Amino acid sequence: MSRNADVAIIGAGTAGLTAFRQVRQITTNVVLINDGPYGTTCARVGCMPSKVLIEVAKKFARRKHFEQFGIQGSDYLTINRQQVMQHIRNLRDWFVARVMDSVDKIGEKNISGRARFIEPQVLEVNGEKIYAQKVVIATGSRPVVPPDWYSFGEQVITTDQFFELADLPDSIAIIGLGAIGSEIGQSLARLGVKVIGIEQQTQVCGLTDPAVNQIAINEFSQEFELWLGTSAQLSKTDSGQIKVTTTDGRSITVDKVLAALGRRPNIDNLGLEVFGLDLSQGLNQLINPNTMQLGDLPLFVAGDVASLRPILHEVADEGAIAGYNAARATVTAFKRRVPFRIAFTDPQIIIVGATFAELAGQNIVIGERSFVVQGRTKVMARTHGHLRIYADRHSGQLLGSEMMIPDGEYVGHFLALAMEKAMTVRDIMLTPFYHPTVMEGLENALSAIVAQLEGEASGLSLRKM
Ligand SMILES: Cc1cc2nc3c(=O)[nH]c(=O)nc-3n(C[C@H](O)[C@H](O)[C@H](O)COP(=O)(O)OP(=O)(O)OC[C@H]3O[C@@H](n4cnc5c(N)ncnc54)[C@H](O)[C@@H]3O)c2cc1C
Ligand SMILES: NC(=O)c1ccc[n+]([C@@H]2O[C@H](COP(=O)([O-])OP(=O)(O)OC[C@H]3O[C@@H](n4cnc5c(N)ncnc54)[C@H](O)[C@@H]3O)[C@@H](O)[C@H]2O)c1
Repeated sequence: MSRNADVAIIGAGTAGLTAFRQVRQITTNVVLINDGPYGTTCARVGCMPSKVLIEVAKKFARRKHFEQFGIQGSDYLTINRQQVMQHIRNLRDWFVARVMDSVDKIGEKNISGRARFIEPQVLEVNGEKIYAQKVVIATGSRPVVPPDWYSFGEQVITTDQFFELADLPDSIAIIGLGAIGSEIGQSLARLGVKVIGIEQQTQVCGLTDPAVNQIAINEFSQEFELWLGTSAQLSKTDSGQIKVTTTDGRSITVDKVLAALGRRPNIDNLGLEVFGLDLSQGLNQLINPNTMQLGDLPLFVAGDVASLRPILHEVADEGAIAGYNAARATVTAFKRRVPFRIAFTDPQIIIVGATFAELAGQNIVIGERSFVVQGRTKVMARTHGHLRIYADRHSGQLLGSEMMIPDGEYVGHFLALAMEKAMTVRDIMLTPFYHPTVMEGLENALSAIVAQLEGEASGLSLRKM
């Protein structure tokens, strides 16, 4: 059995489905091959169920402020953990069903099975050969789990299993405090789980600015125990619990461990060896991030498997670029968006544009603002957080920002657009800043930069007519 295709797409996640939509605009001779459960990582076990957990935990945590608002009786509020997990699954199912609507429309062009190259431009799926002019590899990633941790069975879980839990454990060690560990760790602590967060670095959530990182550590420490700069080993206790021992000599016994150590690309068993590629530096080193082409091969790589920017809007962009190029005779380069990451902790952690670390050695000015004493956060009883913005000292152009602030997602989007438009701090200050808003804190940080660039008597932030 065999068939020919102009384009074969491997993987029906967000990247693969976006690529499919692009290719379909040019040719109907396309196949989409997916192994394993449909519904995308984002909807099934990623962005969406984790955001539901965070939302519930955030709502429950607000009860601690009710008394000061004059809202009484918050001591009587309790959490039904099984119902929380069921609620997450109910919404998860709704998100997955929406994805499945678009998958179902693909019909016979959609093949369920594991794809593998047997020759360049020849894939094998379920014993069938597919001769493809071009191939988009969009096979995603999977959680990193040290091999010896599998022996702990269901006591060591990843986000692939977490949302299936019928109930929450009484105690959990979260190992790795990137976005996954920080978001889930804080949420579980808020739902009454005893959480210990362990991170081998001294930074959390990818923050590189020491001032903002310290704020994040302080915030998390108020809600759960943190062990930073150390990595963990696991062993079983006589009572069947897990003993977590760290390289700096500390130990704790917990019911479960969440491995949140990062994710690795799904490239094994794809048969990439038929191309004779040198993968020793990683597949991502061979991918052009503007065309998503792999070297000069008729192959395009998109999404988490590319390990370039493994977050959803970037994954979708990569799928669109890969699909666009795979369907055409010539390859077009596309400018990527301003880097932008949000961790949905509370307050949210945002990194937008160049990071503090990336700007090391450059001539920058920094504007900053604490949100501990700020009108809007005082009104909201959310007096937490810190914002730092970086601008070029010579041109005044905004270069980047790291922050942990309430409702930071909106500030982050606003700054991303300003950077996309290569705006200076002066340009940005021409926007109205409404009172009283969180955005006024940004205005203060921008003013601090203007004062450094132009002196304290820097005039009005209005254009002369
Ligand atoms: C817990 C968690 C929370 C997250 N939260 C956010 C968030 O809030 N915001 C955000 O922007 N990002 C978030 N992300 C990241 C985001 O979910 C991913 O970047 C995105 O879903 C990756 O999409 P993808 O298409 O690359 O991969 P996937 O959706 O994983 O799709 C890959 C598909 O390829 C299939 N496949 C693999 N190998 C083969 C093969 N050989 N043959 C055929 N098919 C194959 C897989 O089974 C899968 O169906 C989160 C991720 C996780 C895990
Ligand atoms: N809000 C969001 O956008 C969001 C939310 C969740 C996940 N994601 C994406 O999902 C992917 C995976 O997230 P993640 O948080 O697992 O990955 P990550 O790579 O961001 O973080 C993993 C962390 O684990 C630490 N670590 C690794 N090995 C360790 C060890 N042995 N002991 C202690 N610490 C160890 C690393 O230092 C790192 O800080 C990322 O690409 C992330 O962007 C995004």
